[in-house]
Amino acid sequence: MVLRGITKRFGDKVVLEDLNARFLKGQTSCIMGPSGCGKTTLLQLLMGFLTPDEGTITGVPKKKSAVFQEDRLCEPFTAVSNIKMVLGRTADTGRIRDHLRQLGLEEAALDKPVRDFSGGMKRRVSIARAVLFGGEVLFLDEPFKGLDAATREQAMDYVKRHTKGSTVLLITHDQQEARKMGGQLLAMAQRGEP
Ligand SMILES: Nc1ncnc2c1ncn2[C@@H]1O[C@H](COP(=O)(O)OP(=O)(O)OP(=O)(O)O)[C@@H](O)[C@H]1O
Repeated sequence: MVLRGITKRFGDKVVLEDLNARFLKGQTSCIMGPSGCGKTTLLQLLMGFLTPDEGTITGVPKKKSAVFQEDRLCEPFTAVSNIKMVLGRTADTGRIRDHLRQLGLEEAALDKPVRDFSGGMKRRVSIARAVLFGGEVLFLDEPFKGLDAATREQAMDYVKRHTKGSTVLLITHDQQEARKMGGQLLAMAQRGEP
């Protein structure tokens, strides 16, 4: 995926200016930078939810998976049902349950509505949903935020294990997380900073 000369404004506010970047196919790229520098905006441009004011974006695969900053789950539905909403009704229930267990969710929780889940449990359902959807590219916007240290390790291992050979873009504020996920690093600065 290649971005050339990307400028994005919201009204008078210029968020990205003449940004050039290349994300290598089949590799993980970590995007870091201060709050408000435009990381989520960059992901939304790549996902096609926003259009640039100037510049071009090429090479974005059609089939995309994403973990957004919000979980975007249907609260009255179970974890398994939430994932089936994306994969289709005929998706392999056993495989979905297995993935949720790999993320440390208890068997007994899987058939409860996600409104009864903790924030960390919801996070893991949205991570499993994105991984199971199996996009050619996986966009992850601070997916491990709010997880305790052990669960975070488990979730990072899970993502690494299931995305070998896929293109992954991860936004994170955590250096350790970026080191563990590996790949290339895109360090973004606030506009006006070097
Ligand atoms: N739809 C929008 N309309 C107006 N301004 C917006 C919109 N989306 C983002 N912005 C502004 O653009 C700037 C960049 O936002 P963005 O969410 O991309 O930053 P970020 O680097 O992802 O921040 P964080 O690390 O806090 O998530 C912010 O000042 C934000 O207020």
